[in-house]
Amino acid sequence: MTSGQWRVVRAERTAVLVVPAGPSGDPGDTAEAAAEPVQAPRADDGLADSGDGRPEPLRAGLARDGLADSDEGRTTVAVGDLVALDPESGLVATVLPRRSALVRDTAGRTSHVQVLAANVDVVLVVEHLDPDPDLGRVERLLTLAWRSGAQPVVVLTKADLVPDPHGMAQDVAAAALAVDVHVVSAATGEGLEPVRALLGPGVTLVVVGPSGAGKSTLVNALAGREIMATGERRQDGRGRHTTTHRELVPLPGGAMLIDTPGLRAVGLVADADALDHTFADVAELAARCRFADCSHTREPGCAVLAALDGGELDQRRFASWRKLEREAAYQERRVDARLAAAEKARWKRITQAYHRGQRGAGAPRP
Ligand SMILES: Nc1nc2c(ncn2[C@@H]2O[C@H](COP(=O)(O)OP(=O)(O)OP(=O)(O)O)[C@@H](O)[C@H]2O)c(=O)[nH]1
Ligand SMILES: [Zn+2]
Repeated sequence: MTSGQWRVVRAERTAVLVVPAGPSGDPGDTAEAAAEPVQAPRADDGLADSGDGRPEPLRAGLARDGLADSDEGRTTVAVGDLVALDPESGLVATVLPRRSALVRDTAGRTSHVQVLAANVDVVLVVEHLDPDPDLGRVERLLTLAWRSGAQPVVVLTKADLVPDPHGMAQDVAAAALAVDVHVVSAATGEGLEPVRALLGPGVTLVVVGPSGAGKSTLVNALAGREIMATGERRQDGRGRHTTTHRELVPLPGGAMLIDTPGLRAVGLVADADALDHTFADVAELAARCRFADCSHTREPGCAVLAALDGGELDQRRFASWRKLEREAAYQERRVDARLAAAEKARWKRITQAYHRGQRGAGAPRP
């Protein structure tokens, strides 16, 4: 460690502690704590070399509370973060502002978001063509991606297993507005080039999608080597549940992949702004309803109902939007409740401090 000089490096890996699944049984509920050490690449530009000429990672400790300073107060270091190391202690001192962040709303009464991956450019939403793609799931994952601030791209896998992959892709594209949809087969190599073209130098991507969609197979095909264990190899059947860390993996060409077990089983809670992105068509219709607070159930002058009647908006898409919208509203109320509780606690502390001061001084303060 060169002393006396601040260095900015990228958090390449944060050790996480995995505990047994929560009451819901969802492995995404596992409590994960960023524990020492955080590893970061040694390069001063904060970027890891691609390929095998990788520099030895630099290990940097965290402060006792496991957090670092940021614009938004003390925060957990996430994979992909740019962090400044304190020249004196060598500890991670500051997390630089994130240009994007993939977040998950953690379960439980304390409704906090957890950053799964920071400074991501591209979110590859991977869905299989066989069995049939689940459009609702694609919409959900696109919402997660839009919320992060990164660009989503849909990749439909297993094209070799269906007779008309491109016809199916059209249906998916109708549910993925303003998003490129690629059709690939890892088995034949079909369609991989346009996906590979996304992986420019310095581009950070994450891959999301259901188990068995072919995420690992796709990434390995892109990388030209095995960097993610695929379903076939994971004989113990425990796979992602036993992954104990998140990693930034260099790909050929200088792109980086963030692989996190949390992303594979992500419990996304929708977010209102991101929903307007995913469902721009529905949002546009809703803006034309006669009443600003239209519930699109029976109001006169409802543009959404009219579009459903006229067949311009399909029932499936409307139902999918409705479901995610309810989730977003519920989540918003939880966040509000948490903020209200925090505010109440703050005032309680202030009042208590005031009373203590009064007892001490014997007279009220101004
Ligand atoms: N025929 C065919 N099979 C594929 C293709 N892509 C993946 N598979 C197979 O699908 C299975 C699941 O692939 P994985 O890459 O492990 O899926 P995954 O999305 O990483 O799954 P998790 O790690 O559980 O999240 C494996 O048996 C792959 O060989 C493809 O393009 N064509
Ligand atoms: Zn309406």
